[in-house]
Amino acid sequence: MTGTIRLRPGTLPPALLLPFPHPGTGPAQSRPIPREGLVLGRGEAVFDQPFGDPAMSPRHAEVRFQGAHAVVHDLGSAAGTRLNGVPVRESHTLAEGDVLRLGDTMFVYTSTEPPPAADEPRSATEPELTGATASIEAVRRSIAAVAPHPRTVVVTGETGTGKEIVARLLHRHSGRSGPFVAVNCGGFTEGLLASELFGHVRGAFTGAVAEQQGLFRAARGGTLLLDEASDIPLAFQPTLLRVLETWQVRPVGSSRDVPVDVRVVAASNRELVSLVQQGLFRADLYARLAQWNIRLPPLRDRREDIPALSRALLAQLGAEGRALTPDLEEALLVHPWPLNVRGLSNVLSIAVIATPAGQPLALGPEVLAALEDNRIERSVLPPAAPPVELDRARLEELLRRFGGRVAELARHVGVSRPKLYRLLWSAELDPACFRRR
Ligand SMILES: Nc1ncnc2c1ncn2[C@@H]1O[C@H](COP(=O)(O)OP(=O)(O)OP(=O)(O)O)[C@@H](O)[C@H]1O
Repeated sequence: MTGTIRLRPGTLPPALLLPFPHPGTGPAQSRPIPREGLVLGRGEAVFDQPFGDPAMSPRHAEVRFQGAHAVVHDLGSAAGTRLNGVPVRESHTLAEGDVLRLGDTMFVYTSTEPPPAADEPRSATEPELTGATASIEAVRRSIAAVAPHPRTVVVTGETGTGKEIVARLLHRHSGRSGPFVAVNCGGFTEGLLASELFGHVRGAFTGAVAEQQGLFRAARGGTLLLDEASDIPLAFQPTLLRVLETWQVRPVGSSRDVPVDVRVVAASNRELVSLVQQGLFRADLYARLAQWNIRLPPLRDRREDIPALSRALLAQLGAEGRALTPDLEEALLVHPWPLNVRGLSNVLSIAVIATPAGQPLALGPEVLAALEDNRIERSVLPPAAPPVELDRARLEELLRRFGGRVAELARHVGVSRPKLYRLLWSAELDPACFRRR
């Protein structure tokens, strides 16, 4: 079953418990956690539907507040209560994004607003941004706001967070009739990138046996995605800046400029603004590219989207509606996902291959190995977010500006929501006091 439980607004940071939805269950529900606590168990009427989990004890565990913190307490259940994959002895404080397992039912403890009641209609042919957390909703709103405007957009986020999907959605909602063209800027020398983007005339260099129009012209009337924009060679950046200012390209070996009408989106795993600070990316090009910024949150900061993403990815893998064992659900929910949604997709595809047809997808040795592989990669990934200076005065100013909306503020400053909550608590600032009525 699905459901969310929220705190009464205005008292403490809002909190949700989100059970892992199973195929065929209804939309998510929400209700406040009362101050006096909430008992979760097979015999408790927490949502419209009962939990329907025989592994849950009638009164399994309780969540209640001690000061500013929610605390989970096992009520002597038969199967035990687990927090982030580890059994809870007596009681334990809950933190943002924590995963609780009561019997075979999973919950995510989070502070985002409840997801909308129903999923948006999906396109059969185009990739969609699956997810209902406030951070993904804000990304959708951001796409809808900027898509029709001829603005250059920078999309940042760790690898596999969906930057290319965002670029495709920007194109789809732009009303532009030309094509969507993507180029990975990594690994090109200055000269090769010029020829790739602007084209070349016949004989421009050894091997240029025929004229090439280049990707700017290929994307005419449409959208050009400059992927891995952080890898654009520094020496080439002034040339690209000139093109973005004049909307004219000069093919390599030609003396004539050709006008182009293209919407440019730049995507990067690394925060371009921090590269500018380190002198690794030109400030003038960054300013020209970042007429609008979209930041994608890492998957581990929106664990409550993992169930919906798993269902969407399974459908893409031809395993629509396939059930998961509780052990696999728990493993997917607690994993740190350094490769984000791409990593989740890989692990699910291994589970589909490794599990015999007709059985729920299980946490077998192949899946465990795939999860382990995913964990190791994290250490070799480039850092994503720049360090930020957030003292009390700055936090207060930002809370006022964002009307107490923590998810939006976190995105703006480029820190995770849990980290922002910790900063707010240590600065003794309550976002609820800044919400506009
Ligand atoms: N929110 C999402 N909903 C559904 N699928 C997603 C989502 N985010 C990512 N994916 C899937 O994960 C994979 C990686 O996504 P995408 O290529 O857009 O990531 P990226 O951020 O551009 O990665 P990279 O930086 O490595 O190029 C794709 O198969 C994509 O369909």
